[in-house]
Amino acid sequence: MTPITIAELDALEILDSRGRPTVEARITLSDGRAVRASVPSGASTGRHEAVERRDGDPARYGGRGVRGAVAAIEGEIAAALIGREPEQRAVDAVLRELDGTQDKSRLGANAILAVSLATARAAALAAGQPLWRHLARGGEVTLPRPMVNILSGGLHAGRQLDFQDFLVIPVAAERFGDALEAVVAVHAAMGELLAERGLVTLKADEGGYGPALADHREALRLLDEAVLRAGFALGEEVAYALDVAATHFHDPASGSYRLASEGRTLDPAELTAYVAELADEHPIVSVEDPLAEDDWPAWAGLTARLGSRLQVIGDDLFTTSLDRLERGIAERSANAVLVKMNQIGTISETVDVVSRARAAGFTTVISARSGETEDPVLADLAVGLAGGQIKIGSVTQSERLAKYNRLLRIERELGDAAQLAPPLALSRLSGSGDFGVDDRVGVS
Ligand SMILES: C=C(OP(=O)(O)O)C(=O)O
Ligand SMILES: [Mg+2]
Repeated sequence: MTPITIAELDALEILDSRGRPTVEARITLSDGRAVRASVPSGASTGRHEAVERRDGDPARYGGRGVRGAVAAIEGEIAAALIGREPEQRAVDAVLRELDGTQDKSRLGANAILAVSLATARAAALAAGQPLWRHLARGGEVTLPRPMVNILSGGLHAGRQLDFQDFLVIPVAAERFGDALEAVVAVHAAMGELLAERGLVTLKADEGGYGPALADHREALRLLDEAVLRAGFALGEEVAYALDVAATHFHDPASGSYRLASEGRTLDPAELTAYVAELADEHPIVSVEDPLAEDDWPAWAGLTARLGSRLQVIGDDLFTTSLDRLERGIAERSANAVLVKMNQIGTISETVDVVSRARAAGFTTVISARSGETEDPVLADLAVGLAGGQIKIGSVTQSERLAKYNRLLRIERELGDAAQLAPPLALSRLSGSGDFGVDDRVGVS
């Protein structure tokens, strides 16, 4: 049988959920069938992320155009890939070598990831499988437990609060659909509460509410009220996660953290103590980026103190980079990793990070970006890699719903075999080496 190969590769400048340009790639296979994939873009980006290629021409989209990335796909990248089979590891290796930089800045991480994702879809299509099944490579699949933004601050909500996300985790739900229903109820209850109090009900970038509140404690008190109003037991049925996104209020010169919304400045130990107090007062089970991206010693201190009771997630800290994750494992800086494909730029490297995290006993949270497209690929990735948790944003915007609704469809497709990943077993966190490596790391 003649192998199915990549016959054409083209790309388009499309818009993301913030109305900013992003990259869509299309692969046409030798049998005439075609697939598309598009890439998201962050706002609270980490310094160590792979670099998006933006045109910098102020006359177009304020310098944010991606025509250069599109041209790279249709030129150099197409020349290197046409005629090849859509084999993930091989294609990703070609992309990395062709780019030749550490941070993928020459061709652009946006160009590279769009092609890497389209390759995964092309391979799944050629194999006659849904993408999630193709990514699983015969391994276990689970529906991810959602971690969903209800209140937003930081760079996603005009810095009304310093902390970026106040999220809920439906811990009692046994089906993905039930988990989502619980989240929708809490989101609606929060909307009612804010309206009753005359607070702004406008939504932030990821669909969480972005009201002006006195401080972080007020946000958590509101969350308690919304959860109770929606009819759930605090902690037993709905627990919380915070994305502190501390890099974005950290002053590298003094090493301190400026909580503008509370009018005070904390050192790393004080910020750690503050997070611990909040977790004593509310059912918080997970905290992301509680410290800044290069504050390594403080991370190790926080994880030693809180890692047995909280999932401590590195987002800006790890930037989905195997090298940074290795350091975090060695120094026990965290016990979980946020996985964002565009922080590293290819599916293969993303899969390697998930695999390494699992082998080290770290949990994983598969995450969208604050600027998203309607591409549901994240849902397939989370199911296919059995990622355990997913963080997409809230439940009222189509770029987020594309993923949630895809997960609902996958749950139905799996029927009785559908399994929602269990809630965090905090006693298993911060252990090491007890999850083993599975063979899905060889995604092809
Ligand atoms: C999703 C996030 O935000 P962004 O995409 O803006 O980096 C995050 O910080 O986890
Ligand atoms: Mg984050």
